[in-house]
Amino acid sequence: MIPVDEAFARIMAQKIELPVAEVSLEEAVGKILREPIYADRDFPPYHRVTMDGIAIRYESYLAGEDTFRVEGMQLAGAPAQTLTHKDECLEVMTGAILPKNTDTVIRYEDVSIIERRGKRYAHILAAPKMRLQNVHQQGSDRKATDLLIPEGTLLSPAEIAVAATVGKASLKVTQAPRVAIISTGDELVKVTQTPLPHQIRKSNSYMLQAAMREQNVLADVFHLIDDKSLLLDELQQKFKKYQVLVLSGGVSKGKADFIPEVLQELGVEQVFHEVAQRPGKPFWFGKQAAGPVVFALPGNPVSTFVCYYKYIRLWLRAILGAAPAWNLQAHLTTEITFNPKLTYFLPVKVFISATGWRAQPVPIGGSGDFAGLLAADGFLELPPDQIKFSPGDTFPFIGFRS
Ligand SMILES: Nc1nc2c(c(=O)[nH]1)N[C@H]1C(S)=C(S)[C@@H](COP(=O)(O)OP(=O)(O)OC[C@H]3O[C@@H](n4cnc5c(N)ncnc54)[C@H](O)[C@@H]3O)O[C@H]1N2
Ligand code: MOO
Ligand SMILES: [Mg+2]
Repeated sequence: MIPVDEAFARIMAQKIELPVAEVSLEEAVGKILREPIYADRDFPPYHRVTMDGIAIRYESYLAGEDTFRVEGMQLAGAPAQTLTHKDECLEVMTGAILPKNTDTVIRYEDVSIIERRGKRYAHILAAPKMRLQNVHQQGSDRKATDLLIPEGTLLSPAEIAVAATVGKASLKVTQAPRVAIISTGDELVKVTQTPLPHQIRKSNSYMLQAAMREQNVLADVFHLIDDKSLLLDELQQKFKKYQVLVLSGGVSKGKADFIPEVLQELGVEQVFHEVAQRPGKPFWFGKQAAGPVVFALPGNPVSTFVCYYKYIRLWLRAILGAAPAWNLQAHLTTEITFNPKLTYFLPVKVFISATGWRAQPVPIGGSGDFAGLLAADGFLELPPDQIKFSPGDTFPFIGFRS
């Protein structure tokens, strides 16, 4: 049995190379960028009018002019017009390029438009405060050729918008690994079946698939019964096609718990078996020399859950090339006593308060009570070298709600 930190380090040390794929901008959110994105033009690319109103020369106003004849109108999307007389103005709309020979925009609310003998005049009601008022100046946000998004960024809608504006219709991203989720167990039936009294419906594979989908990893799902020779055959087949196997069940001490021996017989080298944690102690992890990385998770649903969020999620993030996830900490709200010398993943609900995140323990009936997780947001990781955990103490929080 090894400590949690050691298990984590051994998992993170397993590297697999993932190729780069080109995907359309529409498909890129949630993926990891594998090319730097530069500004193709200044941001904004022209002096952009930010208020609907009139554009004047500030100097004319300073020279005492307060009523400007309207020469014409500059709409957004039209090439820049030129103000021909310095004491006149052009009407301008938000998003338009600032007309030539003008440098200041006054909002419609701050002028009164007067019609006189077929001509329009703008009389200033509120003095412009400065030159370039209501103008988003060319290059004030970013300059052409500036690095906008570094390689390795996890693409959020903010990055998608910036990629669109620089004309990237497709992006280079990390190609997700080929992952198989394999549940095992004779007691498990399909979600569409009515279980007999001694059976239950499969849920771990759905949970794992859903969790991976949130990371943009689309896994294939299989189920195998507890038959050793069948497990040997079927798993060997999977080794050819998949880079990562995530198994659930069959890793403890039961007479039908064949997974560790089957994997070893198939040449998967055991990196560890059993981690000093609850839940999830029987966790088995290994790697086949030229084959897949294998996570064999304990079958109890809450154990499967904890092992995914504590280890697999972060490992997938790392191999995909993303920056490490934020390390969230939360204050325990009530006293907890836990005697075994194991890291305890305590289900909690979290709240934000003036002093930071607070974690309220959620009562749960052991590692089989996955309905108990419906009231939780994640787990507080309580270290193994302590028995009493006091209110206000801070511990790492591992969340499963995005
Ligand atoms: N003598 C001992 N027995 C057990 C120990 C131990 O140390 N000594 N450890 C216990 C712990 S802790 C856990 S966790 C479980 C792990 O069991 P396995 O990985 O062998 O898993 P199974 O026996 O196949 O199943 C356990 C439990 O989980 C349910 N299960 C399994 N797969 C699914 C699924 N896909 N969807 C929903 N539920 C699933 C299964 O029906 C069992 O109830 O071992 C303890 N025993
Ligand atoms: O460690 Mo087991 O994961 O309690 O159910
Ligand atoms: Mg078992």
